[in-house]
Amino acid sequence: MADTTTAGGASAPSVMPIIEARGLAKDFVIDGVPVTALKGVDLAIRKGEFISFVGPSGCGKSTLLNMVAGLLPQTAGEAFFEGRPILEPSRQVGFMFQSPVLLAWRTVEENVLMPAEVFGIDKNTLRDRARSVIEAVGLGSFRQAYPRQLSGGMQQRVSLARLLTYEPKVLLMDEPFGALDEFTREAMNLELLRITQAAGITVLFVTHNISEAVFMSDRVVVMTPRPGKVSGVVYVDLPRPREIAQLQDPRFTELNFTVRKLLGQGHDTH
Ligand SMILES: Nc1ncnc2c1ncn2[C@@H]1O[C@H](COP(=O)(O)OP(=O)(O)OP(=O)(O)O)[C@@H](O)[C@H]1O
Repeated sequence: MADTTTAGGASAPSVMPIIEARGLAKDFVIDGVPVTALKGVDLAIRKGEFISFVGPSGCGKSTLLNMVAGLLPQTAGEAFFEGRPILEPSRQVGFMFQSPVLLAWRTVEENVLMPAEVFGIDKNTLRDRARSVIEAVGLGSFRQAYPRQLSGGMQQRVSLARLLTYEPKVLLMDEPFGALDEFTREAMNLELLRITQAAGITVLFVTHNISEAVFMSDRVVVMTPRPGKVSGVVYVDLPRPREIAQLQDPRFTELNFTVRKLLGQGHDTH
């Protein structure tokens, strides 16, 4: 079997990484007791890469994403976007949560245009782009619908359209389709790949699902139980564009097993 794993940090690419973490760490204080959520994470992610993070519950995946989003200050180390320290949220780094977070009293189009108000952009300059993105995520005929008239999967499409309208370079996705049924989730994943690969968007994707991580990614970062560290990185050498038929590829099964083994090793050591 080809060597697909590296221990420790995700190795540095030759060009400047779009996202980089150096010794990133986070301690919380819970009931007066310090808890180390994340410890010494090193990462270097290239533009256009699709990276998944898998690890046991509580290993700090969301914490890591929140720090990269500029939503949470780190305790030690540093995170960089295009070589500059990340100090606050930026329009270029979009964050997608597990639940859609839509305003019930606004239409799909108005929800998609809502961040314009926050960014101080004239909505009318974005309306055409918003409409074409809404079309691209398959909601062309629901532009004037309200969230309550949409299914969970459709609401997540609205969230995705809302992010894509502002042309982010990086998407941070924390189990974005975790609440959806398997069939819808698979369709959403394929659509996400199609859209982000075509636009060259870099994706950092948190999931609990090993085969989803392998199917989507260029690299799967496996984390140890808390305090979360990188226990290994699996390189996914399946050709792109990814297709459902690849789920039957023996190489796909092999890579799933490699990730599973790394996860198991993490458990053994703690
Ligand atoms: N705001 C917070 N205040 C205090 N502790 C926190 C906070 N956010 C996270 N933690 C703690 O940090 C650790 C990591 O949490 P985090 O949500 O990042 O893990 P996770 O890997 O995303 O978990 P899951 O897979 O269950 O979503 C946990 O022990 C959690 O209790």
